[in-house]
Amino acid sequence: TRSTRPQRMLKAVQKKATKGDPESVISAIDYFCKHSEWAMNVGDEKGSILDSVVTEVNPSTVLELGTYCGYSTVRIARLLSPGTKFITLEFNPANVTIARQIIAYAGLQDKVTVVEGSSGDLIPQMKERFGITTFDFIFLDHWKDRYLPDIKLFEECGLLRKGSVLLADNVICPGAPEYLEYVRNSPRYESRYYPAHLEYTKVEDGLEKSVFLE
Ligand SMILES: O=C(NCCNC(=O)c1cc(-c2ccc(F)cc2)cc(O)c1O)c1cc(O)ncn1
Ligand SMILES: [Mg+2]
Repeated sequence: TRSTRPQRMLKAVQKKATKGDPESVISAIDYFCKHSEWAMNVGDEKGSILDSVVTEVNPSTVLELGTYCGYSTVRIARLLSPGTKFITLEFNPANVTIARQIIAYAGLQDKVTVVEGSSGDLIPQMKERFGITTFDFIFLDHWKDRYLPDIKLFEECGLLRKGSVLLADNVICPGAPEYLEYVRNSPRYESRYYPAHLEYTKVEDGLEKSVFLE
């Protein structure tokens, strides 16, 4: 049967990238998406903004929602200090399999734990299952209609501390209007919009960075 796009992406990484070299894995995926098949990775333009926020925060605990094929997982993991706890959640088991192979090809398998399941089920388990008290940095890139319920879940589960940074992809395209309204109007967050474009296109999109205040 016909291969899937994530499988073809993995093949492109194995063909073009250098094992153990995260930069070459990132470049191979961007090349694949620009010249072969579009895919919903955060991409190079928004990826550079992600890099700068991760570097600025220099987090000790990181959570990513929506691993997909592991592109942003590799972008984040390559910047983390040794000993950082990094967890990424993915709903789709086929994507988990591909992401683990792409992350391992980059040599970053010891820096991140890929967990299969839905964010709504897994977020309340973070403390007991992974020994997390609070997250310093959270990257939201999963189902856009889960952004708002999940940020409320973070608050309810006591997973945010003063200064926790949340960075949300796709707040314009496909869009997360209820999430934007919430973080921009809540007195508990300081929010800033980073304009960019939908990965590998000229369509308007951007990232919203929100800092938890108490
Ligand atoms: O995480 C799950 N899906 C990917 C979420 N991400 C996206 O949907 C996404 C979509 C787009 C996008 C933009 C324009 C367009 F025309 C088509 C797609 C871009 C992005 O940058 C994304 O991040 C998921 C799956 C599932 O079955 N159950 C639970 N979660
Ligand atoms: Mg995205």
